Amino acid sequence: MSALANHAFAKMNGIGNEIVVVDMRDSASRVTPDDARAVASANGGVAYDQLMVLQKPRLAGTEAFIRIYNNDGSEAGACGNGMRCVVRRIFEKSGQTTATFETAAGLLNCWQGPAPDLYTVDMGAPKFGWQDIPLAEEFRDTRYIELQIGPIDNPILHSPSVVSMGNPHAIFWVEDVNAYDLERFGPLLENHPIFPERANITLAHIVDREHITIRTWERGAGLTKACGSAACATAVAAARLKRANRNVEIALPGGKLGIEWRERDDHVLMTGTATFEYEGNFDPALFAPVG
Ligand SMILES: N[C@@H](CCC[C@H](N)C(=O)O)C(=O)O
Repeated sequence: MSALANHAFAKMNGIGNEIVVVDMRDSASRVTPDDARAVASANGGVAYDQLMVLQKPRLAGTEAFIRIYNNDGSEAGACGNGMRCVVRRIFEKSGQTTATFETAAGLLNCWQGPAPDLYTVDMGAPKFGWQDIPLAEEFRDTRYIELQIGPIDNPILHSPSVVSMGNPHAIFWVEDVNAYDLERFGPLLENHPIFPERANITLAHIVDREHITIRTWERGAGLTKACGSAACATAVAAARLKRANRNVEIALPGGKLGIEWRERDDHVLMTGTATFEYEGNFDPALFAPVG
């Protein structure tokens, strides 16, 4: 039986990004991809984009090691919106206002502020090298790469910027983010052979040097109302192209995020709200073997 059977969870969202938080710091068990898919089951499960599982800290000075699961059971190195939900949950229980967490992508410093309902996550430094993203072949300049879909002489989407924010992102620059069938093109691009670990696919429109609008098809989760790491990746990619400032507001279908690409240490700070919806315990029937 899964370690998640009867376990407590909190259903939250980060500006519409559907998040489930599970605190397993008292257990040595590991959530399997099957467990993660079972939680998302349409039959009595909890619909989510990411499942944030807190495990015992591995490093002194950190609150937890966090495993991040997409609803297809795959694991991700980063989830900005999920981190704000974890931070709110932990801070409300402990009274803390700052904390450091570890994920597969490294250490994340988090704090409450600059207003009481806002949480900021230091998402670390972006990576631009083709092997870091990763891409399947060498591109010396990842501000734009050769990739397109649609007719060769009249592509529908082309020349994305690519960035790793602890997870792979491709950003296609467009005039209207709602003018494309992202549910159709998202899966094709997510699974394109140029991305050996798949990729999160974002459509981005630069409104002015301080405002960008995006929509994202998430690797392993599909169309979401918000993707925090995509907002960070977009802000950084726009600044790299000298088309935006290092401090921008990103509008997503579910709400807004403030993103600052800090000059002094190259780190990306993401600020936004986190919303608690309800809590419960997982129904053990979700994890019962089939047949
Ligand atoms: N929703 C997230 C990103 C989740 C991970 C992503 N689907 C991946 O597999 O890389 C966010 O807010 O950053």
